[in-house]
Amino acid sequence: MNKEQYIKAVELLNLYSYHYYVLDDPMTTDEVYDKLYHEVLEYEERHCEDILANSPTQRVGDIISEGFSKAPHLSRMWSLEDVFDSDGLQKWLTKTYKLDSNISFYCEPKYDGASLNLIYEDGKLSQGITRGDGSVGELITQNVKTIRSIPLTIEHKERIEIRGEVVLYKDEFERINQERAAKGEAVFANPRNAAAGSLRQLDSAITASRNLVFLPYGVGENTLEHKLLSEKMEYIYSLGFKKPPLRATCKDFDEIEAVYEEMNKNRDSYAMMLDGMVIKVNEIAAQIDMGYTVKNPRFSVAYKFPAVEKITTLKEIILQVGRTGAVTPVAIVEPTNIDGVIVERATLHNFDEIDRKDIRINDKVIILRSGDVIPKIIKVLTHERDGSEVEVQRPTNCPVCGSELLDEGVLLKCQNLTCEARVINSIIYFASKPCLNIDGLGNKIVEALFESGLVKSVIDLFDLTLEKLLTLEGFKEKKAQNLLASLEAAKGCDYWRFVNSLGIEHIGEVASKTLSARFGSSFIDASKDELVALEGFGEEMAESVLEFVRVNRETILQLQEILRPLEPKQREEAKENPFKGKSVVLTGSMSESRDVIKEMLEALGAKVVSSVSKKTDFVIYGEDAGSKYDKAVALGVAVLSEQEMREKIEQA
Ligand SMILES: NC(=O)c1ccc[n+]([C@@H]2O[C@H](COP(=O)([O-])OP(=O)(O)OC[C@H]3O[C@@H](n4cnc5c(N)ncnc54)[C@H](O)[C@@H]3O)[C@@H](O)[C@H]2O)c1
Ligand SMILES: [Zn+2]
Repeated sequence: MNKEQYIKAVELLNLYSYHYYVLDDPMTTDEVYDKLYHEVLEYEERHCEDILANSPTQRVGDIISEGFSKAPHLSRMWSLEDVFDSDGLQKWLTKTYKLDSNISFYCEPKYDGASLNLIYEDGKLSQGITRGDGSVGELITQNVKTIRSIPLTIEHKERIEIRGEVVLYKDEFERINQERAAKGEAVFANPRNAAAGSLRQLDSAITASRNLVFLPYGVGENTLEHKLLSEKMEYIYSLGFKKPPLRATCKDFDEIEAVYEEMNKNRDSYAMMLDGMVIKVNEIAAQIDMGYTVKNPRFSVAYKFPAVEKITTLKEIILQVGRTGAVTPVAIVEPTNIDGVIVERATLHNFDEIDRKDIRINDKVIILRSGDVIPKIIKVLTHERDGSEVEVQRPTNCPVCGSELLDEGVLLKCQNLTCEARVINSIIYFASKPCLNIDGLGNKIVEALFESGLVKSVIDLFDLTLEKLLTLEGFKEKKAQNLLASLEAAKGCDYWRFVNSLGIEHIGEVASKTLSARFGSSFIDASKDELVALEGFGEEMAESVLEFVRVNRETILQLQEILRPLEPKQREEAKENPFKGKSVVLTGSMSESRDVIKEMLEALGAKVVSSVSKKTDFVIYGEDAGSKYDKAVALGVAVLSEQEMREKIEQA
């Protein structure tokens, strides 16, 4: 890098920062930003005399936006130096040991969100301030008060600044984006931008609706006398703040590496996004001696995880037709390695989203893949266009059967009930786990059965014979016999499975259970009033059942004749126990699969539902419980750990 390139790079970094911090709409990935930042840093180390005052290395990165009044922090807020591999960590340790060799380390997650400073005076939350430029930030106390994991009062009476990160849990991020996509609104790029944007709303009601979570990571001004940071943090957690999903004190490189490995390995299972691990010198006296550079504390470092966002090229958009006929666009991208997984396709939500973002074939895009979340295109780099990009045409006809699509804006739908894609996908659904759970009917086999003409509807499945199956390529006697046995085993299933397998729109597993428990096979004669009266049912669901029965009555009866699902005996009165007749929500990971625990509770007469409301009796939580737990606490719903649940059952 020469001087001219250096000046350009500083300018570009500042432009990136403006989009990142002020607009909450990044122009590039952190990886690209960090790489350029480190090139700038290197240049500056060789040419101290050229360092520009506005270089991002000379100041804490946030830029304060207009709109909020400003407020000073009592003591400065800092940024963090970062390292990307064990080499970098080793170098940082060597440098730090030179300042003081008699130290240990406190390790905790680096949360990917927005930093926040809370000032408590006389035990009351008096101000919430964003980091801003480190000295002065935006005063957002009203918004901060809507965050339920921030106590409004604490036991500690002396003035204290508590610092932490405001994040959006991943499930909440998905929920908000799905809601926004369904309403035809722009979706957020990633949980970090969503959290930062939600925090800085001029209307607190919007902030309140986003279920933000605050995770403390340190203190500013304080009168605490703990000798170790780890003790200080335990004290902070004890005031009513959330603990990190993993924290550890380490004495050396090897121990730090081990915690890093563990945190990185488990990162997908945590409710919040992490972008690394922060390592801090644990001895407060040593921290004070080491002090700060212009930008960072010398006693801590961020050890980054591999990036989950990458830049790639959009090659093609293909259309998928689901069993309900909904047509969804899927992006095919230049294969890209993201944290060890090659990503080739990504969701695009819907065509409105494509129109809104003006996504074109050949565009450079940012793609996000994090754990079990489906890879998604979160951003089009329109500033990188070179003219070779091609606009995407909104389809008017079904890509599979050719019939005209119903275009409802957000929803594009093939209405042809005999459309091959719809039929194949409904057979796959029929056989899936929460339906009839028929082994050996995966996508490939269903497609082959359909194409051969042997199976054109779910009813045909039960006319299959050994001879017929053996005519199919790839079917040997054993495989054919297994499939026939699985089909046979589906007979006599629980009634709710039968209802669920019909694939009635808006009627999922819980509703199927409610419906069968109340009506059994006479659900096809239920009136609208009776349906609406069911717990958890609304107009739309009732209409959907009625309409489905109207169109498919014959098929339902025919299938019922074949499958002979068990009429739900009025569940034998479960003996008295604390869960009988109660509405229960499960969250977090438990010692057994949640399905097993759900069945156990159902056998006790509990009703296991998926979302928490005031009507919920218990929320039972496992490890890394997410927003459902918070919601329960906020609504005053009783929460039980898995262990406590088991104890209650045993005592009953
Ligand atoms: N994509 C872009 O265009 C773009 C632009 C600007 C900045 N960035 C990203 O932002 C980063 C720099 O920004 P930064 O100054 O906010 O620094 P940073 O995010 O690298 O680290 C400092 C911040 O980390 C947060 N943090 C989370 N957990 C923490 C913990 N346990 N202890 C202490 N702090 C914790 C705090 O909010 C703190 O202010 C860059 O690394 C870059 O990746 C990206
Ligand atoms: Zn079609």
